[in-house]
Amino acid sequence: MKKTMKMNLWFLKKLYQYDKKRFGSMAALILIRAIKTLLSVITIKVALDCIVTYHSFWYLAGFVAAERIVSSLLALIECKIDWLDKEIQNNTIKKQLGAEMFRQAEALSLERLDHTEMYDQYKIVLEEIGSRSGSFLQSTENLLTGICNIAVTMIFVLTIDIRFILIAALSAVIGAVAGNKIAQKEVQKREELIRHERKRDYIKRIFYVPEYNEMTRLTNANSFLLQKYDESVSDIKQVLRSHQPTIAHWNDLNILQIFTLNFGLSALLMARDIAAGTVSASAFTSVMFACSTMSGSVGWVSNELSEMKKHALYIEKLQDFLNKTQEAKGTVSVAPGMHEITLQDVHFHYSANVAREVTDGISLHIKSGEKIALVGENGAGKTTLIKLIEGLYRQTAGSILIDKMPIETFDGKSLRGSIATVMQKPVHYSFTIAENILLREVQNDTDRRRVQKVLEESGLWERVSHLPKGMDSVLGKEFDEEGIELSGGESQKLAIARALYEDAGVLILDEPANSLDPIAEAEMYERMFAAGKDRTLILISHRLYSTRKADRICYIENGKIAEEGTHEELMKANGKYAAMYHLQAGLYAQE
Ligand SMILES: Nc1ncnc2c1ncn2[C@@H]1O[C@H](COP(=O)(O)OP(=O)(O)OP(=O)(O)O)[C@@H](O)[C@H]1O
Repeated sequence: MKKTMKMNLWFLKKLYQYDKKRFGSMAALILIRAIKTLLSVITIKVALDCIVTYHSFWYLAGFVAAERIVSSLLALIECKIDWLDKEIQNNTIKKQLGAEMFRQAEALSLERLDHTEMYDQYKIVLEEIGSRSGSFLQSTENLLTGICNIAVTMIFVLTIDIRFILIAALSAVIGAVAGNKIAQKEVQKREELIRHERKRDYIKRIFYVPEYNEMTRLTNANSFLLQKYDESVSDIKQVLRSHQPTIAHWNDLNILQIFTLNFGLSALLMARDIAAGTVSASAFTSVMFACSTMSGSVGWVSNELSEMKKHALYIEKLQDFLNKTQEAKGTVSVAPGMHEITLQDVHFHYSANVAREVTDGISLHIKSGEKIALVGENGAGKTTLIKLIEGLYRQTAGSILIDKMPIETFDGKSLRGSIATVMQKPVHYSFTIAENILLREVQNDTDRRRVQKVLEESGLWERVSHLPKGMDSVLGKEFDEEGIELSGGESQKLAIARALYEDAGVLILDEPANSLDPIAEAEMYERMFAAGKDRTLILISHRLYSTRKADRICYIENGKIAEEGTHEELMKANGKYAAMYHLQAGLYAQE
């Protein structure tokens, strides 16, 4: 209970900082509803008193008219706050909370997000808490409204008979116990469901994401996927079956006790008093009405208490997520221009596989403006080395220096801004081509000229300039009927254009020719070496013919640099590089 309170108060404080006005609205709504409840109970009593004691018609009419005017005014204000202000304020809060969560997610290392448990937490936090801020505030509002209604009706009943207060209090305690049990079960259920739901949603996604869509048809994977979908749905049903009956039983018990205790017992006591002539008909009716209002409020409060407990468990996850220690952040900005990169005995293993050193003591000095190629077999650790240089992962031992300064001292944003990367599998957004390059909206003609320039350099301008909407064409058909689909090679060229636009001092190309035909590949390397003229260039490629031009080539094997030198030196050494080169040359010759 203490923990629930602590979590809920922590969240309330956080939301209060996001938008104080929402709390003003809440207070106004609670007050209006309490006044309305009090008015309705008093009106019944006054009306019945008038009938019984034969007060004048005008007295009653005046009272009812005044009550109706006040109630109508209150209802109008309530409506405006409830249906307009609240929605807007909830959205402000949601936006701010979402922004804080995204900032935190961004600040956490990729390494931490690589774990399934962390993914589950991340999903709960992003999906649930985002929408939960609204429902949490609603629960708080309902809870406080319920408590105020109970207080108001209690004060009214107290003026007539104290016994009903005791009955209501007993009912509230039982309601709180039931609510607590329901909340515990609900949260347990949710936690067990999350993994199965994630799997089900993943399979659903496979059915509609275009890249998968084509592959599943081609490989006839539909029945296999449907089987997996059925499995996850069965798992979900299994979890529901194991928790739902207990939840339903506690719920039934709660409803039953509210009606028998709070309403039934009070009615019995009142009936006895009427028979004994110790209570008036008007007191009976108004107390019964007050008790019924109180019953409703007790039910409401116990429901909301259980909701608050559920909220608290999610809030705990959010707090845990937001409190996760962020990577120690550097503050130094990387200077503009080309950079030298030094790796000193760099070791690294992914935490998912501690036993395997993916980078096993690599030392390498890349001079400012040098063009270097990393080659080697699949899984040798080339991409991982790049990720370390980009600061996406932290080396487990050794050091990485950029311009002689440890990588950790640099501000992450500035570091990534000075290294432009074309990834092995480029990812684009369903926005326009220009926006995909600028990563913001086009603002003026200078933007357009710069976009055109990098599209020309990457070799995609020819295609883009012939599109009806040119660089304003949207990628994909998800949001635009006329959206365009890029081929694999075109998609890679777009990624290259984006990297060139960044104008960073270091350009990293991780197999940029993956989807290009041989002619396009040769052209692309020409362009890249030209574009990289004023940049430090790191190139990963399996096609050794293309990387011959590099100033230096490192042959990586099992996380170590096995051979290093120019193409000519390595060929002369006649080692593994030379063997691989001859093998590829032979294959090309055969073709
Ligand atoms: N996020 C990750 N978590 C755990 N292991 C990983 C992760 N990413 C890569 N690995 C493993 O690290 C090893 C090196 O992968 P890396 O992608 O660096 O190789 P590579 O030399 O670039 O291979 P390729 O030429 O096939 O692209 C592989 O065995 C891979 O399975």
